[in-house]
Amino acid sequence: MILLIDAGNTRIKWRLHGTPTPVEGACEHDQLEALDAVLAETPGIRRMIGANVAGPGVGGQIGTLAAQRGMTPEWITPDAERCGVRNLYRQPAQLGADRWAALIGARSQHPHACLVVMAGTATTIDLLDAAGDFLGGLILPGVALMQRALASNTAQLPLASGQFSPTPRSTADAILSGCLQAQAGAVERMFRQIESSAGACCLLGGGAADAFASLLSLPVQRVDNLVLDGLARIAQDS
Ligand SMILES: Nc1ncnc2c1ncn2[C@@H]1O[C@H](COP(=O)(O)OP(=O)(O)OP(=O)(O)O)[C@@H](O)[C@H]1O
Ligand SMILES: CC(C)(CO)[C@@H](O)C(=O)NCCC(=O)O
Ligand SMILES: [K+]
Repeated sequence: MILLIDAGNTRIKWRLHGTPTPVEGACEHDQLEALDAVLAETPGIRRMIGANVAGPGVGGQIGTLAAQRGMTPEWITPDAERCGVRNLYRQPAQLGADRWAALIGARSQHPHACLVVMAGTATTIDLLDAAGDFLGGLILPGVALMQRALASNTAQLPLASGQFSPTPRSTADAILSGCLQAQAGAVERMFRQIESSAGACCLLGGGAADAFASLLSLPVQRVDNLVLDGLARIAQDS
């Protein structure tokens, strides 16, 4: 059994890989006892493989929990090529480990061109061509971060919960609709670069995905957690 870990900027997600029924969970950075409980209750874990973009503090805390059970987490680092994906970032190691794992997860379930979108704390929109080349991608503030940026840098814009509208007629609706349209617009614009490729589709995941999925006019496949899928694929080969 392998414990796969996606340590993001807001939450840590995990999945036990190799169990008859999948076990998944998530916690905030300051609630790592939930992950510790998984380690305590699952004696059959022989490896821990993770993607950490939350910094060395979080990585170190998970390492400490692992060490108490005699384990060391293996944190993946993006390389130039792995599991059929070629990383065309100018400095391959600069790419976020979560993006790299998600691209590998995407490639292993969709052998055509695809746009890999993860809508979390940040939103990333990554281009994968039919040959498995990661051509490049975008980093945007996530939906919640966009809303917070407006609230904290203006006098008249509150942090309020609006509704999406194509023609917003209140401040709260205008803010939320603006943030969702920005995300959807960026996705649609990036998709144009691969839309003529056979079988091209957008794989969309992350906590904010459902907030703008319905705005997208392109072939979309909702995915649960491509980062964890990719980590499972990486574990097979290493
Ligand atoms: N019910 C909801 N409606 C709309 N958006 C939501 C909802 N719940 C979460 N979100 C959005 O999801 C984002 C968090 O997504 P997710 O849970 O995938 O990421 P995360 O795990 O917090 O991110 P990271 O992987 O970067 O730590 C928030 O920034 C917020 O925009
Ligand atoms: C963009 C995020 C924050 C998304 O989680 C993460 O992948 C990250 O910190 N990336 C490093 C920078 C980069 O991917 O170019
Ligand atoms: K940062």
